Amino acid sequence: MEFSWDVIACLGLAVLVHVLVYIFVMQKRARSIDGRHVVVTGGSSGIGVCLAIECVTKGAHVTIIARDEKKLKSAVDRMELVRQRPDQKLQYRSLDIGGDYEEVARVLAETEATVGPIYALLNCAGMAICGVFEDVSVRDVHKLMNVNFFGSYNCTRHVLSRMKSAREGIIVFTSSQAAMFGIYGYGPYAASKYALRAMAETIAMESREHGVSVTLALPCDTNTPGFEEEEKSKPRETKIISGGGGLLKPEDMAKAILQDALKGNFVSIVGAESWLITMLGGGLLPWDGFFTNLLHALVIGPLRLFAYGLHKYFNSIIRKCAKEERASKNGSGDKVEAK
Ligand SMILES: NC(=O)C1=CN([C@@H]2O[C@H](COP(=O)(O)OP(=O)(O)OC[C@H]3O[C@@H](n4cnc5c(N)ncnc54)[C@H](OP(=O)(O)O)[C@@H]3O)[C@@H](O)[C@H]2O)C=CC1
Ligand SMILES: CCCCCCCCCCCCCCCC(=O)[C@@H](N)CO
Repeated sequence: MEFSWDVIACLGLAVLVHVLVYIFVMQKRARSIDGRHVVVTGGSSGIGVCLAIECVTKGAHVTIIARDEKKLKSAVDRMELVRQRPDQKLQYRSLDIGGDYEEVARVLAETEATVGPIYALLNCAGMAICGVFEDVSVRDVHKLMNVNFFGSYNCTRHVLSRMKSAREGIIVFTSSQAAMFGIYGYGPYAASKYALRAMAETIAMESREHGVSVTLALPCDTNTPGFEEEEKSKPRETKIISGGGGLLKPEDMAKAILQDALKGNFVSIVGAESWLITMLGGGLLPWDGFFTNLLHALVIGPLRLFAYGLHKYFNSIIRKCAKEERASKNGSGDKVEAK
């Protein structure tokens, strides 16, 4: 058979036209939250407060939930600055979402009585405690699971059945890039974020038929008060590996999360590094868009080879840190060369 550049050019052109049509015409329409009740857990700080502010600018009635009243009050003050209408209800509730389910349900029901049924639940409250497996206390592991997993579970448990019977609703789970592959120093934290990913995938499959969409946010390191706090106890290995994913601004991550949630996209990520890690780690994620999936199919083979190199690189970081640790214990303090 003769090799024909014409055929290749035609095929190339056809693919290009399809991609352009997809980008400009077939984009999903974002739903409106104007006048709807949106609840943002963890809405007093970091990504959560940015999410709350975004929702206010879109005309929603916004309830933020966290524990510390002082932080909640100042977050509502920031939300007031972007208020769109005098009748928009902006309020906070102080609540430990990882505590007793009955209490969480009671507070959410009470906000619904005053503001209206919850149209969107943005689960953003969470925390990180880092350290190699045996260095994280049993108590801290329970704390991580309570806030990160049970917190989102409790709130979702309260809203989901009503959303399903209303045949509308939006639920966001804030997981992490650390739920895409195991990373040194993130053990129990990652377990809590993998749990969220598992729950989000399941609920998405169960709820689509009932008009409820689920979005799984997978941020990499994001510059927030929570991030500053976790940096204090983070092993050096974790800092270096995690740092390879870049550092996002909370405003950018929040904008992306809300946009994906309103469009009903399952995955919400920002940045090329996160895209790469999610491609590799999320083989069976219900990723939206035929062309995203086609692209995934085309690049996954070569990427797997890249991942092999990536793990070699991660291991070299860990080896180097261990060597330096040993050297400083030996009292020399100097960096040792490999023998
Ligand atoms: N920043 C990052 O690098 C990344 C963050 N994430 C995730 O994104 C989410 C937001 O993170 P970030 O903005 O950095 O976090 P911040 O620490 O800045 O904010 C966390 C928020 O959650 C609230 N919160 C914590 N525990 C509870 C609780 N038990 N009940 C109710 N509210 C609670 C906090 O308020 P209060 O303490 O007063 O209760 C605060 O409002 C988290 O789930 C985090 O795990 C994921 C990947 C990377
Ligand atoms: C050329 C491409 C190179 C790609 C390198 C990829 C490096 C791995 C990125 C892993 C990022 C994990 C972030 C977890 C953040 C998180 O959850 C914590 N901040 C806790 O809050």
